[in-house]
Amino acid sequence: MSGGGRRPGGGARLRTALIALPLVVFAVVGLLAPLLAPADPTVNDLEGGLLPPSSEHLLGTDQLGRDQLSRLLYGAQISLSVAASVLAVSLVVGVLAGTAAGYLGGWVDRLVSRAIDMVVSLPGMLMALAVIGARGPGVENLVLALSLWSWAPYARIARSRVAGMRGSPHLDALRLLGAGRGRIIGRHLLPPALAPCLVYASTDIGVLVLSVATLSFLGLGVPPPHAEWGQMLIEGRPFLDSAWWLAFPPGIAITAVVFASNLLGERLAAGEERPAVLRLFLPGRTRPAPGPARAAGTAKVPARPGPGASSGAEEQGEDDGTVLRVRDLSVTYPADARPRRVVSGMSYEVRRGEILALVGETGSGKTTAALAPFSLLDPTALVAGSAVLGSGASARELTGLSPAERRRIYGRRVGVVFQDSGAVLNPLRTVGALVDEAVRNAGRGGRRLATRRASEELLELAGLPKPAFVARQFPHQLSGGMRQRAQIAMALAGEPELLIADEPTSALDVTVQARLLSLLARLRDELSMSMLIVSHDLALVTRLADSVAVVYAGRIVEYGPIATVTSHPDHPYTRGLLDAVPRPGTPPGTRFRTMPSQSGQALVNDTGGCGFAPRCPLVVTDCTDRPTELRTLLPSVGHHSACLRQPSRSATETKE
Ligand SMILES: Nc1ncnc2c1ncn2[C@@H]1O[C@H](COP(=O)(O)OP(=O)(O)OP(=O)(O)O)[C@@H](O)[C@H]1O
Repeated sequence: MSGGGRRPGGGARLRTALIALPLVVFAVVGLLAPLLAPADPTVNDLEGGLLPPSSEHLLGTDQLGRDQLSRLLYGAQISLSVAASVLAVSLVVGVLAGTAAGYLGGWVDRLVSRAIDMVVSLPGMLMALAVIGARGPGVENLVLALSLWSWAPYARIARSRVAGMRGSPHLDALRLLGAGRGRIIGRHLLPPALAPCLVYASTDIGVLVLSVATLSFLGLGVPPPHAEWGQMLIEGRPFLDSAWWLAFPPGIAITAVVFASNLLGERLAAGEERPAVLRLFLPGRTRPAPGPARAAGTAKVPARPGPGASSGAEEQGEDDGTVLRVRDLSVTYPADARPRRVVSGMSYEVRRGEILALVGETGSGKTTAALAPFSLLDPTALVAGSAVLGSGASARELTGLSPAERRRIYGRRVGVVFQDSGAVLNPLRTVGALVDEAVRNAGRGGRRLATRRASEELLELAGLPKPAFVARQFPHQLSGGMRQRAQIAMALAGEPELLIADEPTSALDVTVQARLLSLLARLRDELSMSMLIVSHDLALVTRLADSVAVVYAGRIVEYGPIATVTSHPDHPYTRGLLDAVPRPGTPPGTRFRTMPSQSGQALVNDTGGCGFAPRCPLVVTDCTDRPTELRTLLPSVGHHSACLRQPSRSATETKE
């Protein structure tokens, strides 16, 4: 496990506390003003007017004989409570509007952004003057006038924070865990949006105290006889030479609060105390009773008819053991010149208890092919084809489902594990809170303790030692391997039939990789779970997968049982992948070969020829002229290849 996160040391905390001291002191004395003030700040005593500071009146009296210390204390109450009310309104309105705009996009975003632009382009004080001019002075109108312009910066900060997170893997993972919009916004977007807003608020409080004082100074704020610092300043101005104790104390109070707020804001913005601020917005609570753990079972992978082939059971709507059946999947991204087709006519299927690996070089389209059926691509992607989850009575076509229908399926029937666990796990929540949420999304949540017990069982199932301890850790406090296990625990919460793992081990070192592969194999065996693994490493998936689909430039070029494909590779691209990496049994001194030219990022070759032809050592004219389709090499095991040359023909039972 990696070391804990950086926490501010005692010295840094002390400096922050000292900086915030004037704010805290005035907030406390303002709250306690009725107890601390020696006199009523509004009661006149004309005989005792303009008395200098003495033991009876520590800050003297004003021209109406009112005790200045009492007025200063009540003034703190009024100034800070007006500023706090404006802050509260601005934070709530700004953060909600900004978060909704950032997450929902489209017309909501345009509307909120125009409103923000309009408000920030107008001078705030003029707007406040206009509102108070129309409605008259008073505390409520002051709060309204100041809130009308001070919400906009919060909305802008929240919007940009949330818009930056909208496409992040941890939101994709949550959607696949069945989390609804409300939960995603409330639990995962509001806290990170709120944190920078709070930092901004620490500076803003000084601005607001100054604005309240300015408006009162102009006679437009808190009306007399209330004691307010700006009001005290204007009343003391004519006596600056003769009675300094009238204007100086409120002036010093305003200056101290404004300085403290600015310095505190700078300090928080520099990140000195950020974790402490964020910790205010951590974990969550409750709901319905937990379900039983899935019964363990032993997986058996049935023989496959092959990609694109239709089983009789499928046609008759019977359960033929297929967990995911994808047919003729194509994905196109719009582009300026012409649309980019990145996946073309792919068909694959995953049987109960089977692990199918989609393997290919970077950019070949394997992730797109795995995530497209689950609507996890960029919203601009145009997806065609069919993807059916389950078979028989439980079969559901995934394309065209509404978000609500998708949530019902994804939280429970499909789990997902992404490569970058650092990006997937919300850094603001403990591992336990994240798994709790997955348990609740899966409909297995109960009272808080019961949910946490279910989460700890899942963490243990995912091979994490001391699950209760791990549950209290934040993602950054775990090693990469432990984070992947935590992701797996979350994915298992819904006892899914199918686990999708996108490069689950690529960011890990080899020993951790090996342990995770054993974990996945154990889960497949114990839970009869099917898996769709995306990887660029054919040698690695050989240790885990039952079947493999080799993907090149958006098409499957070879498909079949992993043992057959790796022992008798047919397609020159598969051979190239195997020749490029060491495999068990490779004799010492063997030279590994690399494939010439660029990786398989080429777009789908729409002319119908083989996309690998420009790099292929066996290329003939037909390869670029004739359409390449998967042909069956070994029907008994379902070995298919798209190579026209079929170099392994002599070694296999060939059938076209
Ligand atoms: N939002 C997008 N807009 C346009 N093209 C995209 C988009 N997302 C992916 N692509 C393109 O689709 C192709 C396939 O990408 P994909 O991520 O599926 O590849 P991959 O084989 O999984 O690679 P990697 O292992 O690097 O993730 C790539 O050429 C990529 O540039």
